[in-house]
Amino acid sequence: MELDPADSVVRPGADDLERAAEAALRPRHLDEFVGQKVVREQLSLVLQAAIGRGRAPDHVLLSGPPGLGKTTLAMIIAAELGTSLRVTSGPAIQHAGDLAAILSSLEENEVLFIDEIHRLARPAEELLYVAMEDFRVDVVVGKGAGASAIPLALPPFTVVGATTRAGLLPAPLRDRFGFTGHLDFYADDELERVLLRSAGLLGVPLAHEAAAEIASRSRGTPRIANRLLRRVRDWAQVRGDGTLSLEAARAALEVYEVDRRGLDRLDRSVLTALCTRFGGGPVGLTTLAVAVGEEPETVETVAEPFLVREGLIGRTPRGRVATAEAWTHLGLSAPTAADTLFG
Ligand SMILES: Nc1ncnc2c1ncn2[C@@H]1O[C@H](COP(=O)(O)OP(=O)(O)OP(=O)(O)O)[C@@H](O)[C@H]1O
Ligand SMILES: [Mg+2]
Repeated sequence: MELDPADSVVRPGADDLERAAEAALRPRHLDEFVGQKVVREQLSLVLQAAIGRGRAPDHVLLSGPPGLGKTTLAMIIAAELGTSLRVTSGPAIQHAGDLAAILSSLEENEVLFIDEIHRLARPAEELLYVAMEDFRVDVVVGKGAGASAIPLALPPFTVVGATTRAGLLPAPLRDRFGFTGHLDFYADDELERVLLRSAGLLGVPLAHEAAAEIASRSRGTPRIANRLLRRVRDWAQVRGDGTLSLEAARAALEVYEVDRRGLDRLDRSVLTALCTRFGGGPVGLTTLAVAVGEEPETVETVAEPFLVREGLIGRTPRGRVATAEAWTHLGLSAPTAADTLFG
């Protein structure tokens, strides 16, 4: 069977269909938002202070890997402020004029959510600096030598920017955010709470042990947890009695080839090749990719980040190496000379 890495149930990204399914599970208020204690407390202060002053709060930047709740928090911010949310994204804005049109139609105290803000084109970015700082947009009328810029004052509003790559944001843009919240991977007990809450909303009975089992395979990511929950629900409905028991969770996740640490087939085949065909490495990325029949880019961007994060693979100047944990995870024993290989 062909391995389509993008199709795996444990990838952090989501397509439009999935985003639609997710909408129902989004927490609407800050106190329903599980985990991220630090960001939650900081944000809550920013929002309460702004509400107290009757003013739009500072611009907020949310950064962190996919599926950790950036969009959810943006919606929560608007809801907490009792204002509406306007949504756009870096890639959706082709020309500075597109952004000017959005900005000039904003109402007082509205929240403008710009997803993937690191992908804004330079001219739009420059327009945004001015809008964020001076609440003004320069509308260009006419063309060529006869063109002139007419300054248009904007009502106070709040930009909430989201990015998976905070490092790619130019400093002048970053500096215009009064508050930056960095979202981090969730602990298993937090994901358990996400799952129990979601199960409640979906109206399915989820056993605590099943929630714990799903959580431990969800890679610290609520999106993945919710997705696995839906797959377990399918299994329970079709092959079980509808209850999401520990057995149902295990059986369903076996069907989807998600192992007890959240590795999928591609992850395991990379790890297995590294250990069994290359004695644990070091081996170059290209060689490793050929061994699993994938493009080097797929191995590097799809499988490797999680394997490295989990401490199963190390990256060295001479190539990829399997850690002791990798051998243990695969149920293999490391070769006796392995210590020298790791050096
Ligand atoms: N703290 C949380 N509590 C409960 N559910 C959460 C939490 N964070 C995220 N979720 C759920 O996970 C799903 C994905 O969250 P969201 O869309 O906000 O992620 P994101 O960071 O915007 O991802 P992307 O970078 O792909 O846009 C949503 O269904 C949301 O309900
Ligand atoms: Mg998002």
